[in-house]
This record gives sequence, structure tokens and C-alpha cells, in this order.
Amino acid sequence: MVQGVHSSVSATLDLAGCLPEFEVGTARSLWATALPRLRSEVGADAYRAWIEPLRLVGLDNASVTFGAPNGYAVARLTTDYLHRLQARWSALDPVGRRVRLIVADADMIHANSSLVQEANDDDAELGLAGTSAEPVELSASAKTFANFEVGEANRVAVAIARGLAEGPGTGDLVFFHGLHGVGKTHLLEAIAGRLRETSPKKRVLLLTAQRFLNEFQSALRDRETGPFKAAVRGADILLIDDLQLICGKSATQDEFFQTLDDLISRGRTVVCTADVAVDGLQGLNSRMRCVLQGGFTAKINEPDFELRRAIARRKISELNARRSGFDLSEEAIDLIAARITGTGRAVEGAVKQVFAASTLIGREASMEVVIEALSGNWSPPEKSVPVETIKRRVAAFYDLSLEDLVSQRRHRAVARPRQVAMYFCKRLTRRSFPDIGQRFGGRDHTTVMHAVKRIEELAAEDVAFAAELQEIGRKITE
Ligand SMILES: Nc1ncnc2c1ncn2[C@@H]1O[C@H](COP(=O)(O)OP(=O)(O)OP(=O)(O)O)[C@@H](O)[C@H]1O
Repeated sequence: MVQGVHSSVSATLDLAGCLPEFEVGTARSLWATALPRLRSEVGADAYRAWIEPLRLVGLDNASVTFGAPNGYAVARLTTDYLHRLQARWSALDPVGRRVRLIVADADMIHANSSLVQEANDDDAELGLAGTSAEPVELSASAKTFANFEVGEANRVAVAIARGLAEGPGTGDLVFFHGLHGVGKTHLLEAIAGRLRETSPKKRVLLLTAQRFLNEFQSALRDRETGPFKAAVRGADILLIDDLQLICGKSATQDEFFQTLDDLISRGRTVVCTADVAVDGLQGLNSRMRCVLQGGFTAKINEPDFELRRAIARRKISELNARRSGFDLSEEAIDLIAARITGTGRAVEGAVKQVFAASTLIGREASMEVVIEALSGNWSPPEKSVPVETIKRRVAAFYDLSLEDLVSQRRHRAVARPRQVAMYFCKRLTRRSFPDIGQRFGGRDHTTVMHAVKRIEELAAEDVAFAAELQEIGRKITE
């Protein structure tokens, strides 16, 4: 998994058992020796932004591991600075260990916050810090604006996020909400990553609300809330993910409210996400509700067909970086986007499933492999409806005969209702594209895929058509 972050300048000898003593303490002083040189090589700003936050978190016979505060930092370090880190390290280490980079703590972004500092200091004793340290799958997990696909579903949220990342205002409170998997965390990480580039001096803290809760409760238990408060309130920009997790926890909510109040009154920025809109947050106290309602709010919707295609393409190219040669045809991408009608995470999961299937059998991801891999992954229809019922209800709605609906006539007055009927067959049954095609006058599966896509596009563009679809859907399922 970590191969992606290895430098090519690596020692590949099997050194186990024949190493000179090389303790963690030695490694730390060696790193301390390398730092001034690195600073002069990369310049003070880049040093502060990328290298200074690194912590030595692991050491074995073959490699030395540094923890960076997030996937974005790992990606940036790997592309721009790993060769230098490796060169400096190799010049000092008698056995030339390979330099590896991992995310030391996915929740905490800002390495200079006292919370992270303390964690690193404690962990350093162990040589392998933070049991939570997870190796990073490089391109797949660095969440940036560059790898976040934009469409109607998330355009407003992305514009706000970009604005914050380029230059946060003073005292802004922003609230993003949307279903699980629509990309809220991705956006927060993108904001944090970009801020580290544009404003390396700003203290950016990204926490899940769960982490906020845990840290706060453990501080309460120890009767020592001061350091926790100082760390959180010391942020210039506080990003809190999954706010719904602290709803109903009254002491934590109060603390969060005070934090928010304190930060905003001092012109700092707070960004929160949740899986529902403010009104839907159960157990949120009225003060918090009121404050959140006063901020900027943007909903991130589920992606439409086009956006799902873009996300699928993006995830394919990220996986391609891990196994070159992995690619999918446009037809296969259409199939995924038409069939996986959930969130970005669902699309990503489907692509990964195809990747795993084609890797397992050591074959190209042909259409056959894609269909096979996704067969257990179809989103279940909300309600299973016989194809004949769909055809009859759609024909009745448009005042057409059943024969017209399945005929070869291509006049728009017949072709559009046919597409609508195909769309509902896909949405409300488990039938495959070829099967549906067969039931509409022996048409090809690509015609059905095109129909689904077209209807989704029209519904996104035209409110009246979306309402018409809803009405037809209601008639079919009543
Ligand atoms: N528009 C998009 N472009 C690229 N990737 C996306 C997009 N939307 C979602 N994803 C991907 O889907 C996955 C899930 O996204 P993320 O974790 O950000 O969702 P979330 O809304 O925070 O979910 P949760 O509420 O469960 O935390 C991530 O790997 C993310 O990169």
C-alpha cells in the first residue's frame, strides 16, 4: 500500500539482523542534523509549511517513517520534496534507509497545534507513533480541490469552499450539509490543504466532531480542560466534520458553542459539516441552532449522471496511478454512472470493486468484468415494479398506446416517453440494460443507457420536467 510513497533512491538490501545499533534517539538527532540543510534547500516558507511539521514515527531495518498531518501534505511532500528528504537522509544514515511518509493522524491537520505536538512528543518514545497511523494510498487519498469533481450538485458548496481556502473572511461561519458520502470531508480537507499552501502561517485545525467530543471529555475527566481549549481556540480556521455527532451531548455542545463564539468574535473562521440541514439536527440546543442558522449554508446534493461519470473517471485515474494499465471504456463508465445512483462514495466503491475484480483475475476490466463486478452492487430499487406496469402507466400519462411506446418510431412525441419509461425501468426494477432494451422493441443496451442519462439531464435542467417525472413516478408506484 505504501509503495506509492517510496523514493526510488532506496536501499533495497535485506539488512535484517546485520544492522549496527541504530536507536530511535540516533534517528531523531540525525533528522535534527538534516533539517537546517533542508531548510536552506527548500526555502523558509516551504520548510515551515511542509517539512517542519513532519514527525519521526517509525524506524526499522529498511525504512524510516515520517508522519505528516494529512494526506494532502503527504502528496505534496512526495511530489516536491521526497527526493530531497531521501537525499539528506541517505547522506547521514549509514545503511541508507528508505524514507516513507504516512499520515500520522488523519483527524488533526495542523501540526503546530498543541494537541498534535503533545501527541507526537509522547509517541516518539515508541519509535512507532500513534497506533492510528495509517499508511497513505497516495493519489487515492489526498483530498484536494484538484481531485474534487464539480457539478450542479455541489457547485455552490465548492465555490464557498474555494473562497475560504483562497482567503477566509473574518468571523465567517459556514455550514455544509448533505448525505453521507457526497464529499463533505473531501471538501474540508481540500480547504485545509489549500490553506497550508496559501497561508502557511495560519493555524488550521480539522477535527471530526467525534474527536472534539473525545478530547473534550477526556480533558474533563482529567479536570484539565485548559490545554484542550487553548488548542482549539488557538485555531485561525476551525473545521469540524460530522457535527451531528455532538448533538445531544449537552456539555460538549456548550463547549463547542463557546469555542465557536470565541473564534468568531475574534474574526476567526469556523466551517462545519453535518449529514442533515440545521433544522434536521436532532438534539441540537437552541443557541447552537440559532448561531448555525446565521452562517452561510450550502447543501451538497447527490451527484447527477454527469457528475457520477466525472467522479468515476477521477477514481479510475487515481487507481491507475496504483496499477498502471487499469482503465475503463466510456461504455463501462456510463454503465457505472447509470447504475450506481447514490453518492460519490458509492461511485468510488463501484470503481474499486471493478478494480479489485480485474486485479484478482489478472485481466483487463472489460465490460463483462464490470457487469460481473457490479452485479452485487446495484442500488436496490425503492420498490420493485413490473416492467409492464411501468410501460402502461407511462403510456397512459402521455396518452400513447403500448405499441407506440415499444415501436421503432423516433418522433419526439413517442421517443421521449419511451426514454422516460426506460428510465423508470432502470430506477424501479433490477433489470439489466440489455434486458430493458429487449423489452422495448429489442433495442440495444446503449440506447437504454443513453435514455437514462438524457432523462436525468433534462430533470436537472428543467424544473417542470422534474416535476412531471415525479408525478409519473408517483402514478407508477401508487
Ligand atoms: N465530487 C466528488 N469528486 C471526487 N470525489 C468525490 C466526490 N464526492 C465524493 N467523493 C469521494 O467519495 C468519498 C466519500 O467522500 P467524503 O468522505 O468526503 O463524504 P462525506 O460527505 O464526508 O461522508 P460522511 O458524511 O460519511 O463523512 C471520498 O473518497 C471522496 O473523495
